[in-house]
Amino acid sequence: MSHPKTLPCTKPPSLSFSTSSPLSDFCMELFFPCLLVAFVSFTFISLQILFYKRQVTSKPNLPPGRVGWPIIIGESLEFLSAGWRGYPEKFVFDRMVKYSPECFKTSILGYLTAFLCGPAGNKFLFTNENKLVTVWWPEPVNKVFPTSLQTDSNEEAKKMRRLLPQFFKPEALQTYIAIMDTVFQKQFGSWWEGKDEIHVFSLAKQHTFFLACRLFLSVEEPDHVARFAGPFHLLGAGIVSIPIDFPGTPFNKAVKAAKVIRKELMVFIKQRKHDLAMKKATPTQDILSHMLNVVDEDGKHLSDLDVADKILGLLIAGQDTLTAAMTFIVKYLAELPHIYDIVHKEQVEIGKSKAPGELLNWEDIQKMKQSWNVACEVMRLSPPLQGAFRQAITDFMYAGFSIPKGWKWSANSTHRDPECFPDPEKFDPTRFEGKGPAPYTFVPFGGGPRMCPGKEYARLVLLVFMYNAVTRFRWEKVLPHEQIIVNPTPMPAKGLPIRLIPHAKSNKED
Ligand code: HEM
Repeated sequence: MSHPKTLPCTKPPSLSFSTSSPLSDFCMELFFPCLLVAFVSFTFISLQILFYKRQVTSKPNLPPGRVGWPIIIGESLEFLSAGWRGYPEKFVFDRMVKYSPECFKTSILGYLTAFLCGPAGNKFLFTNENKLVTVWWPEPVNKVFPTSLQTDSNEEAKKMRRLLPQFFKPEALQTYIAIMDTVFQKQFGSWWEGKDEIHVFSLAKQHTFFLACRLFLSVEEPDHVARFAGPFHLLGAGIVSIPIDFPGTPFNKAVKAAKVIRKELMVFIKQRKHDLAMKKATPTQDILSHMLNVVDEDGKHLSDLDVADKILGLLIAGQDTLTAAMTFIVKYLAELPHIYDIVHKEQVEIGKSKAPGELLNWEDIQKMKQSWNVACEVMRLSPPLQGAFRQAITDFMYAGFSIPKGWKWSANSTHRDPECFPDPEKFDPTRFEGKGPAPYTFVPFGGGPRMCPGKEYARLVLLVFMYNAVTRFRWEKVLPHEQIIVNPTPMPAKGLPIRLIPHAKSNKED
């Protein structure tokens, strides 16, 4: 707005004796914005009070705990900062001690939330799927996947879940092992070998993404993969951001990136359909072919857009989780040489049983028991996800407390609980020997009917990765005290630089 004093003076001189001073002009200019701010603040506070009364004080017998103020922020800062400091479980444990070991209430990330703790809490939630609770995804997830808007992300996930076993069934997964081995051999050859130092986190991202492009889409050309990688990175960063759709925000970039990838995928899908019709591609060669071939319960094929979104969903779900698991396996093996030796011994034995050039197969994977125990112990101490979201679909009672419909839940409170895992800070893969941990205590992949459908795929990727890493190298951390940040997946603050110590050539054989 132009200030009157800057305009040419068209008024009679007498008006210059007006009673308004520059100060009062200034005050008048500020008056309306202030009034607006006051009005918005008043409305916001009133709505908060109303909401608080309706959701919190009017409900009897809620679990103990604090919802913070304003509720929309609640205890989000405490929750997030525990993760930024590398101890996300501290938020839960402090409140379990202060309020109740079974259940407490809070408000995080804009939602009233009840944490149901311990194995009993996990059991309750995992066994009451679609009865009392249902899977729930934060708002950005719904917005980034437009086909999800036709129903909602939950419906889409259910549809996906009905189809997934066909892509991840054992016969299909078994054929992926040799491909995984081939891909890792190439990657280790060019990304690890000949280097003194590498940054594990960024390489793990690339290992995971290149492998997924190969197994989901049969895309191998580095240039081609790179066309997806840029927008995919933006998508990953924005899907867990605050959903403000304004140019330049991470969320806005994610929505745009999803469109770019979807467009690229649609070109692929068209080409693949053509290749399948011309018998230039096979119906089982990768997940894309499987998806194009599959029919739903009404005998209908998935639409092209659905296929594109489902591939995108799988790429997203597997990317940061596998990257974190891979990175932390390398981290713990660097820190614990005696654990490294166990894995190395097991993998070298498997290597020795192979003919020169023979790729890994299903039988080899079955022999990698100790390595998998190590990977599990890594995921116990540094779970790639801190929990799984659920929403109450009806009011219900838990441990004598009432949980209102609509409240959210998310937690993983058992992994470092001494009652579930004695001496919980100790890295001890033998916990997974024999019968392993008690039910509902070890839950890195969630549980119940919505347990991660990519679990078996993830197991294969991690084991083939471990084989290729330890049979080639030993390593040490460049930064012995590197900080860990959990946001929302765990990552080393400086990307985990390590010094590589290649084994003598003969070491792979003996
Ligand atoms: C170490 C790697 C992984 C970990 C720790 C992990 C963990 C999880 C967790 C905790 C959930 C939520 C489960 C629940 O709600 O109870 C989940 C869901 C899911 N994961 Fe994974 N995941 C991993 C890798 C993968 C991979 C590689 C894929 C795909 C190839 C995948 C696909 C999915 C999908 C589609 C869902 C949603 C399922 C639904 O809502 O029904 N995950 N994962």
